[in-house]
Amino acid sequence: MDKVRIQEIALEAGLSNNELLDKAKELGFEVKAANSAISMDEAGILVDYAISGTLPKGFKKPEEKKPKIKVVKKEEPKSEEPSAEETVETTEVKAEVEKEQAAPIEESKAEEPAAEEKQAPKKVAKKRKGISVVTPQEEPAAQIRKASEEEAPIKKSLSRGGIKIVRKAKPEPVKVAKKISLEQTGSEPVASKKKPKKIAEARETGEKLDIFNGDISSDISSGFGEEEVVLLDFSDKNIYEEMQRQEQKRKEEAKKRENAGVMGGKTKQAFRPQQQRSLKRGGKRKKYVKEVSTEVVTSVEIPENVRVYEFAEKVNKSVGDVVKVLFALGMMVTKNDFLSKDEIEILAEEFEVEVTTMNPLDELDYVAAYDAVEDEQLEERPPVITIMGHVDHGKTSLLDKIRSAKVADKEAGGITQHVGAYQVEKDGKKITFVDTPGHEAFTEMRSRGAQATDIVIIVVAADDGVMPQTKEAISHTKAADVPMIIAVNKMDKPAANPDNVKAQLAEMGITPIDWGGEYEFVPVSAHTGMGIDDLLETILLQAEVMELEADPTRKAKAVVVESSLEKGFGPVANVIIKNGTLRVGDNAIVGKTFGRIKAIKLDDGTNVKEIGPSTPAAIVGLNEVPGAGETLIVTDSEKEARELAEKRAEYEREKQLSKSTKASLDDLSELIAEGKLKSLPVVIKADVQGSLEAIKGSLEKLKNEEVKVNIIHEGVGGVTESDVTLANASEHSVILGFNVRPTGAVKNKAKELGVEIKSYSIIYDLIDDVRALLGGMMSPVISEEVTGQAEVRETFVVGKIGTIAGCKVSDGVITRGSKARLIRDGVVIYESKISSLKRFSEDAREVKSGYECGIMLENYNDLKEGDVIETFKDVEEQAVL
Ligand SMILES: Nc1nc2c(ncn2[C@@H]2O[C@H](COP(=O)(O)OP(=O)(O)OP(=O)(O)O)[C@@H](O)[C@H]2O)c(=O)[nH]1
Repeated sequence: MDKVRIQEIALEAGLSNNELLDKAKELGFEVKAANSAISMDEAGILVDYAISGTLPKGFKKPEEKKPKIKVVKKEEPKSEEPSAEETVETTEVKAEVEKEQAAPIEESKAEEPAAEEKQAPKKVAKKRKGISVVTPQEEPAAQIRKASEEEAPIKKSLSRGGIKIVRKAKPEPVKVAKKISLEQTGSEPVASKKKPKKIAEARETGEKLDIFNGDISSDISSGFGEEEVVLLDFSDKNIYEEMQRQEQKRKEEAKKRENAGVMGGKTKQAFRPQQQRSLKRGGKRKKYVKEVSTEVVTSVEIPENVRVYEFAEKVNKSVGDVVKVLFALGMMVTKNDFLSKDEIEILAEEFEVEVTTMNPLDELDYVAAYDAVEDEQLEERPPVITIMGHVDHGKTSLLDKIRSAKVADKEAGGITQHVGAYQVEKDGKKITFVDTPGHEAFTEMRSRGAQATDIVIIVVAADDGVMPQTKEAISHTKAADVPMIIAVNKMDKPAANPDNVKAQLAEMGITPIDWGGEYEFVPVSAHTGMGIDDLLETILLQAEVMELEADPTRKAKAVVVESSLEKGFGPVANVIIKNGTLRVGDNAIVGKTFGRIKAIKLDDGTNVKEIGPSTPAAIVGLNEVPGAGETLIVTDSEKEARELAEKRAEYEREKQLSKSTKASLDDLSELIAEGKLKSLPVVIKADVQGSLEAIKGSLEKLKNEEVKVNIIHEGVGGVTESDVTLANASEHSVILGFNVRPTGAVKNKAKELGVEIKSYSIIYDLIDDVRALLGGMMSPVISEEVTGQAEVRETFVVGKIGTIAGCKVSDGVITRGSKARLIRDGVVIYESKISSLKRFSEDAREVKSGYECGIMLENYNDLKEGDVIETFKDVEEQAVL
């Protein structure tokens, strides 16, 4: 994988295979045909030579072929001191070495060789198994190094101590940008998920990465000061194919232009014999060339979501030009892909065009259009209240008390699962209550609730005080910039301590009015009804201050707080009117759905013909179940609503499509990582939209770098046969049902296909189960356990065998074959394993603490008195999320 074929280099460098082959032969590289492979270093030198005719200083074209390099080891000339100062400059490790490095010893201890070399410079390195060493005199590449060294600036960098192994990044199937760290030898992660630094930087700066046109040869051969070198991984099939396509296209365009005499014929042809031939052959070809306007565009106005080809047209460039620029930065796009903001910025800079973006959604933003029209007949409207607070602090009970209806009793686990909205009257004035549940799984819903809300009631149980979700609720309220009233509940309880609640909240900056702050604290009891009137009065007072108004003469604008699919009714949306009046027969749009309002049902079950501002109601007539939190606007006609909804749906679909087809190279490498990453495909079915959103939100958060939930389908309603079929199509997937249960036929099908349907009535149970499932799928965490330590008392060098360390086991047990590290002065200098363990002259399987023994370390002989040999083993533990 460290090698690259001539044809691949030719493609990248934009040269012909033969041309490059000739150059490679001139340089004495071992190549026969276009598919011959050379090393990345050689590739760098070759491209440089082929393009600019330059060679790295000191490089001499060899007269005869030299043997293949295994390892190039170069020592600081004349620095004979056998001390740690001795410097070994560069080691080029080839495939065999890499293979060897796959062994635990070398892989886990990237820095080890350096330390080892410091201690036992030349001899040890030469003895290392599997690495053959070629001295500088025997090896041309080494000559390059030597000659380079003579160059003052390079010499400076070279003469720094330490060994620097140039190791190619380990082969990664699709990862394109290889990162070769010259400094941190071998410490490269096996499958680095990090974005290649240079590409990431280039993205940020908009700087184009010049892969081969730049002086890459010098980067590789002498750029020891460089942190890393980023190269294209030609081994990736997709990229290779993409490059081939682009190259093919480029060639065709070039040919067309040449045929039409657009390009400077002779020089070009003389320079590129291949093209000359194709020109001869191409005699019959059409002389037609697409007229390319030469007009230079300096400023354009484009939609925010523009496709590659649209952008190209706007800036008067070819699609290929646009693709190329992004490709060079590691972003792979096709002509139909949408460009991101960053990409547009990069392109604008590259093409020196001033780009102004406009949002096409502006045209589709029906809410903004509604808001742009001024209200003319403003009237006071009821406040919309959301109750939030910690679990079990009494939200539902309070709302029940206010409405004098019991809801909490009916719910599974006593937990409120849905978002409901109701209206009550106090002193002839109406107040609308949105009931939002109080657990973090509903955070999303809660924040949506806050958006539709004028005032938030934070319920705090007087006997329990401020709890985590109280704080969360406060944060959400603050973020939404909504005023809040604190209801100190459960005042009937003997343990009630309202002052404690006040103190705790005051600490958070929520100071009660009677303590000189600005927050109303109302002591209440949902059980006895104590303080409820006060609470309602406080709400009305606050509303008055806020001067909440709406224009009932306008067409309606409403917020969807919950939606569901109901038997006999179809999609039902629970809405609260924000402005205007909603009437039966109105046409409306809600996000991507639309419809004609067939019925309006109030919270007490009555059907009405129309409802005004702040009124909650269930509406029937939409074509699909709208999303919770979306805004409904009444349109002039059904056609208008339909067209708008369809356009919005199409827009979103395209964006989604673009998202799924478009992948930058970085994304690709991440995708690979995610390919390794095990994911749990799930189908989620829930009774109402609100719960679905909450489950989705929570499941999406349940991931780490390794495991994630992949929602393959989601929907409101029961589990269907088609859900089962879908789940069956994805390996290891499950169907998660919330408040839905499979019916007979579905159950049978699931049984037949072996698809698991898990039903829940409490969201937390569902989430906990998934968390457990994911935990089981995660690779075990491998940690280390030290098994023993032995001190080296003396050493014996035994002929060809090597050095035996006479040790005393100071701790634990030393076992033959176990992993071991050599510690000198507290520093780990080598990692290997116990290759031989003897008690007196006998082989021993293990030696316990307090006993003496002879130890040999595999591939390591520079053992010294006072060293400590530590043995260890890897322990696997099941990871938890
Ligand atoms: N003594 C007393 N108990 C109360 C009061 N308010 C609520 N409770 C009890 O506290 C428990 C939780 O009340 P809920 O109304 O379900 O609390 P919640 O905040 O809606 O709970 P979730 O919906 O689970 O978030 C129930 O057992 C109630 O009976 C009160 O004022 N006094």
